[in-house]
Amino acid sequence: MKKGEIYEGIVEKTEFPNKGIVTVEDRRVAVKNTLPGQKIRFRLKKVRKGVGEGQLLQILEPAANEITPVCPHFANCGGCTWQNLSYEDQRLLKEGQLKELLDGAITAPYVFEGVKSSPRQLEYRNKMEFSFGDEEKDGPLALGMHKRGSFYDIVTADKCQIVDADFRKILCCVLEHFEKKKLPFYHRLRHTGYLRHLLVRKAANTGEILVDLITTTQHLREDGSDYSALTADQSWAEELRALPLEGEIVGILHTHNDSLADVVQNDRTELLYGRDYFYEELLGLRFKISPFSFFQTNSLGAELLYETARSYIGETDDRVIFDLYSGTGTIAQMLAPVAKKVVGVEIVEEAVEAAKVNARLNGLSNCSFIAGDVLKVIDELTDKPDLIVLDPPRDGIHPKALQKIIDFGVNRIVYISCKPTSLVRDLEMLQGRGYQVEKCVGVDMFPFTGNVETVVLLSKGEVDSKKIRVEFSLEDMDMSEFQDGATYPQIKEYVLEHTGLKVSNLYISQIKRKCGIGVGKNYNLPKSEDSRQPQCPPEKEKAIREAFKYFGMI
Ligand SMILES: C[S@@+](CC[C@H](N)C(=O)[O-])C[C@H]1O[C@@H](n2cnc3c(N)ncnc32)[C@H](O)[C@@H]1O
Repeated sequence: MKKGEIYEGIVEKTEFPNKGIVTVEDRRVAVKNTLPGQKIRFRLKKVRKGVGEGQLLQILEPAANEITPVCPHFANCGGCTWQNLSYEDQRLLKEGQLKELLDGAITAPYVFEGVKSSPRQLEYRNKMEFSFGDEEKDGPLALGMHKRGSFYDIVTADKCQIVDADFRKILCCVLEHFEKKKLPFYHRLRHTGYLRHLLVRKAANTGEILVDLITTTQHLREDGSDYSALTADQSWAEELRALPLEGEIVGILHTHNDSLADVVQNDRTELLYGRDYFYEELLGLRFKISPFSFFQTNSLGAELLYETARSYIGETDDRVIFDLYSGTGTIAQMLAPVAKKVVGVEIVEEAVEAAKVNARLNGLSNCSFIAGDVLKVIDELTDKPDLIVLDPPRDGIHPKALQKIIDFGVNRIVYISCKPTSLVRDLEMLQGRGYQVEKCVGVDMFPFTGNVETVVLLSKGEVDSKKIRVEFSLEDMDMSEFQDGATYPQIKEYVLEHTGLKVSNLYISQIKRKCGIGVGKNYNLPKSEDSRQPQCPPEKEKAIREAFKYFGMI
């Protein structure tokens, strides 16, 4: 096989995340956005020893079980991956992928309980971050999701099926308003323009809605004309309030964000109407949620997830439980009524404050929340846990933090994960240190996408963990995902995704040195004093620094 050449083949199976596997000339190639059974044409992008990488050019023949997509945007929109499969077929596909991955990582017999269906399969999302842009170069203003495979083009998601009618009405109202005003959208490469995102959050159980418009603070067009008079007019908020909705708008916000990264983040937020938080109710508890706090995006799915985790934890009476990576304290509060004490640890201070308020609201006096990085806070905890619940972010748990968690020596750990590949990496370490996987189950929180939540029950096996600790040392482990906060590929991916710029290892190492972040002594330094190396241009330096910030490296 040759890089750049075009090949044809039939997709045999899919693997996380969203990779179809094709065998051509005895070589396995992963091609994104394909389904088992499809005959495809692809270009070979990367030749690798194990699995190469191909870029889909055309679907020549559909899979036998393909259906007409439920959503009219599917052909163009990058939001969903599997609109062309029935829900049951999506669930089965996830189940197969998850089982294969777990079977490959779990070393002793365990029970795999399949993947539970999302209680709601359409209109399930309680949060959307719509982006402003245009559908094609110099086209009319668009508001919605990134076009499939495109960093710049946006598809107006006015008929999106994974959110409910209120989201669609809000989107159309805001788009219409700004189309009339002719305000420029923020251009991700040039870093000019005004309109960036529209964040909509709606609680499934209370119907409360929070809307946040995210813009830059720029007021000049590229031709030099001033549009500050237009941005001063906030009548879009009035128009939103007049909309006939099923739910109720309880807060309208305007966030100013001049950062290079293409993410919804908070530099300064103005409250234009109501309050800057909303309430959701899950399993009979009430939660106050602020615009930037983590909250599961599928409320009814979250109830199923937490009930599942609760059943995995088993007996909790008189036990002290640690809820690590606790967000707004949902799991801690679910467990508090049936435990002696629950301690939550969460890095986002705003979420910890909300968790404390939530615990008071729910009349719970036996849970406490601590703000900080689990890796550090864990050393300061005075309680000794009997049980631990782990619900880390997508990249999983820092090995050094996991080591400290294991050192507590509790009999049962429940690990909730939203990324199976980082889960299996952490399971390897847990098993190596004497834990045994008892059972696992998937919970589908994200219909129409390839993602799935997994709940795992681990118990302390017979192995003497002290002995094993001598044989495994952190130095022997693959720490690359965590060294200096992020790997080079992660930084590159982040920069590309958020700015459209491609950066080299050389540039990253140059900026690392500038920021005083450890780089191998001679890594990427010129071979001799007079050899000339290209220097990272300012625009790329800015983008790399944004990535360092995002990964907590500076
Ligand atoms: C998947 S969420 C789980 C939140 C919560 N359990 C829930 O279900 O709503 C992961 C949480 O971990 C937090 N987090 C990320 N890195 C962390 C760290 N190093 N230490 C503590 N919390 C962290 C995130 O802010 C986020 O709230």
